[in-house]
Amino acid sequence: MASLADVYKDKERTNWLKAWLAIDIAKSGLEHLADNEAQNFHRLIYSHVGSSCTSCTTANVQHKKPCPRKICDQVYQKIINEHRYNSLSWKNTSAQLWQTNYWEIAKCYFPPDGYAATSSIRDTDFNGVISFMLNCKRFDSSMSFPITTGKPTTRTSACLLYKAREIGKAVRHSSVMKVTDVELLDYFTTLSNLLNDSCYLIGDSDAQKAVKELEELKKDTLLLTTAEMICLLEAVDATLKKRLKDVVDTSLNELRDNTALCIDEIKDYIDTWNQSTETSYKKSCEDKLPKDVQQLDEKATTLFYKALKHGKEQVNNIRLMVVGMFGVGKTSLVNNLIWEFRNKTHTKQPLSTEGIDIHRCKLMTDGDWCLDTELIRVKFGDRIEKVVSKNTVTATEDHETFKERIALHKGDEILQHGIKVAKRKLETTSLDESTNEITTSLDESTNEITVSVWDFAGQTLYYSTHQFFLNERSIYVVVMDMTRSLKDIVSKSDGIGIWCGLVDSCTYLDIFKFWLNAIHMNSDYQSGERTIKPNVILVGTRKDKMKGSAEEKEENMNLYFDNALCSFDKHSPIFNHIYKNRFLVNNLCPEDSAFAELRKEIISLATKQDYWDEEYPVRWIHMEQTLDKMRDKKRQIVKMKDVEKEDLENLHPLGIEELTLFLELQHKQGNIIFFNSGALKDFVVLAPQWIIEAFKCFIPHNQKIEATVLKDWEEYKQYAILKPNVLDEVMKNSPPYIHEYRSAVINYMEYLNVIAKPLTSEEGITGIPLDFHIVPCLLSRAPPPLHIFTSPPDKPQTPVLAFVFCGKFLPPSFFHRLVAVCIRAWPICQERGQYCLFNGLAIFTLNDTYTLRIWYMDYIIYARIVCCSENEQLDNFIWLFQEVRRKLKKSLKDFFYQSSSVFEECIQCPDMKVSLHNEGLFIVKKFKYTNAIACRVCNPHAVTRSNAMKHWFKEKLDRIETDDD
Ligand SMILES: Nc1nc2c(ncn2[C@@H]2O[C@H](COP(=O)(O)OP(=O)(O)OP(=O)(O)O)[C@@H](O)[C@H]2O)c(=O)[nH]1
Repeated sequence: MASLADVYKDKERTNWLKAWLAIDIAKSGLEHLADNEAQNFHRLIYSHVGSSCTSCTTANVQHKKPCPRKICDQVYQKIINEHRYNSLSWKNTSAQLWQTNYWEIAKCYFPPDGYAATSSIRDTDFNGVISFMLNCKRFDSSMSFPITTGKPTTRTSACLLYKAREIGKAVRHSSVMKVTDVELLDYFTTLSNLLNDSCYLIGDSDAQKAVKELEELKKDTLLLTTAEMICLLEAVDATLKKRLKDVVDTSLNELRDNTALCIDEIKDYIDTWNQSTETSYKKSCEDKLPKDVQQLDEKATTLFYKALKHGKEQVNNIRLMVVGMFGVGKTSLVNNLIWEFRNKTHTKQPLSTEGIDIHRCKLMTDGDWCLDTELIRVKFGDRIEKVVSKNTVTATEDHETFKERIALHKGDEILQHGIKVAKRKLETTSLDESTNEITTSLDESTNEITVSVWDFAGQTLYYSTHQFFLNERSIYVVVMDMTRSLKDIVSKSDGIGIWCGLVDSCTYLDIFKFWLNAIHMNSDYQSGERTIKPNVILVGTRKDKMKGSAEEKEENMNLYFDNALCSFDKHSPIFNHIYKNRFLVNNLCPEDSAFAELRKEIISLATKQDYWDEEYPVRWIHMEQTLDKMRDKKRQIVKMKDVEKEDLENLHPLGIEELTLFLELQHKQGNIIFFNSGALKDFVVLAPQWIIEAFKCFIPHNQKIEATVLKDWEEYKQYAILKPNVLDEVMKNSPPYIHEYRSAVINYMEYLNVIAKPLTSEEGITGIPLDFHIVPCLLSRAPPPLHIFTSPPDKPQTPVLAFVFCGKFLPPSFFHRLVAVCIRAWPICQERGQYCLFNGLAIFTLNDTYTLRIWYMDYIIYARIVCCSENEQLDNFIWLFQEVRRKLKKSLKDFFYQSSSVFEECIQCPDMKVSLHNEGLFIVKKFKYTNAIACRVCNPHAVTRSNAMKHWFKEKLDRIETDDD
């Protein structure tokens, strides 16, 4: 709210501003009467002339050109008949609009010109309105005094309408822009008297509201909203601008500057106010602002806050990830946790899990979990009911519109249920007998906690896709079979080669470490900014097969896990993830109390996580429900267009921007897969299994292959070359929900770097994508003696660049994905007509003489650039080395959804003749503080900063040396 007194310092100027406002107020008081009369007059005219004509122009009518339908001349005559002085304002009106807009007829009574563009009373100024009333005789019966524009004489006083028009003129055309106190008082009196006229206006609510406002303005108690103030000042400013065009007047100039300044100040004030309320609102939400949202850009967070303002709610969904080796008993454990599966009221596939099975569960009051599908009605009904009861939905809407929109959703059972419950609650203070049924069902789910149980397939074949779904918003149950020794080798039949890369034997301990490392790596705790809260529960199965008493079994289970954990480094951050309580179960005994205890611990652990109680916009409930409904119809992937259509069906559509944000957050939280880029933004993957299914199609198993394709199929199995006819075969053998989305499948696989099209390398056409793909995770050919590739003798070559992964953990899929990135970036090197792509090593052609070699072992990815021409000077291509390094580093970073780095960049001793795995590696960062570091592997010598960095890190080296100077 703002006061007029704040605008100008000069009292008479303030009076002038007040007079200006008084005129506006008076106009608003006359609007109802004038507008009504204009409508009545129009109706009357057309009730006499009958039909209509929109073809005659004002000029035609004015020059008495006969109307072809004999309409307009009659209307014209009627207008003239009602004019007090017969001097109509033809310039302002358009005869063609007379029939459709009554205000066009009213405009005939306005001043001679200046009103052609106005089309209603709202955009007509005081002078226009008052002239209409003065000139049109139809107002005679609305006023208690004779209407005359005559000046007052000794015998007659001036008519109030005339006096009011004179005030308007005096104020708007004042050359000094000042009004004395006496004049102002007189203005108030005249305008109030007019608005209080006993004939009609005294009983008109608009007129009386204006009288009240004039009184407040007079007493200086009228407060304007900032919007009103701006409106007033802008009108003043526009008038001043117009006036300044005609006369150069310094005092006017000054006044205009002052007005403009004042407008700016008010706008600034509004901005600051808005910002401060926004900031304080943001502050009030910040505590509960989901971390995923905090990481978004300014625009997205603002959108999120806006959505929150329409109502928010705490979302407490536990993602429970059950992981472990094939056949350890994960599915059996999940079955024992969920009521329906335990009690066999729901058929569950007894087969080995393929990909991931996800079960959405609801927490019952007794602590048990039951499938959410049966309670979905209650779940959403309850949540919407809460919102409707709190009135947050209706707050921003007019009640009638809200009702209409609800009616549109008659078929929405869940919404109608929620509204019905809400209505009853609103209508009755205490719930009577008839609501028992509802309250009972609501009671069952009073707790808002939901659990999504993810049962991961244990077969290593799937491991390279599982990583997409691991995130820190999960509680993990890592399951180990207590009858298998940690040292036992995992059987090859599990497709172990695919994940092991260069490692040819894999133990149960390796699998255990793989999962814990993967959990840690995908938890964004690497940067060490936040403390890790335990989120992993260790569970041992086959208790019944263990020897000894119950205590001994328990003791052995603890020993087993202690041994497994001891294989990590002493200071490994992995330990912080592990929950102190472990569980030993016999899955064949569903009534074992261990399952209830495990459920309890899972909930308790989840409630301690940072993401617990985070708040989300309530209007996202419906969208969440929409996705669930689509899932329930067994739809695994949907077109974005369909999601948008469904959104529009919702009571509170999110709109495309908010919908995209909603989907991006759902993706971050692992509930769906949605990439807001390229062709992929046209799809939403509702069931993560779909991606795994799509991936699985590319893994050769016992498919039946057409004889015509057999040769290429063999080439695919041996060299991972996926020709179009093999791709057709892969698609043909896939289920309908995969091959019907063929192009989406290919797009996703390319985006996730599972497949990549190689580039041409022939002279003149280098760098054009070929028409087939390579599937790096299928590369099984062992490289011939590794050192020949990594350290070719007598060739100019860069030192070896190494990306050493933290926690000594690198899933092989990372290397495969990096190979895919390189395949897209540079042509693959060929030797005797064969691609130089092996299991764990790949060579690319950078230009005529340089090749890039990348390979990996354990947790280190290596890269080296080699020149085939012996006399070449490496120095000429330093820029190329920088470019390659940046590309490799960026790609590896992009494989994680987290901000912090999970690897360290190192340089291997440049003097090392043959590159040795994990030997002579120097962390590049260390050269920032020292000029040389001793190499303890080669003959004792020092590796200088310059030698270590001049190839791969030239830019960094230059910066450090400049700083040193
Ligand atoms: N004796 C005994 N058998 C068990 C136990 N847990 C699981 N099994 C059996 O082990 C076999 C495999 O169990 P699943 O639950 O399918 O194993 P999984 O880990 O889900 O297997 P994948 O889904 O293929 O990774 C089944 O025949 C189970 O009955 C247990 O605690 N004791």
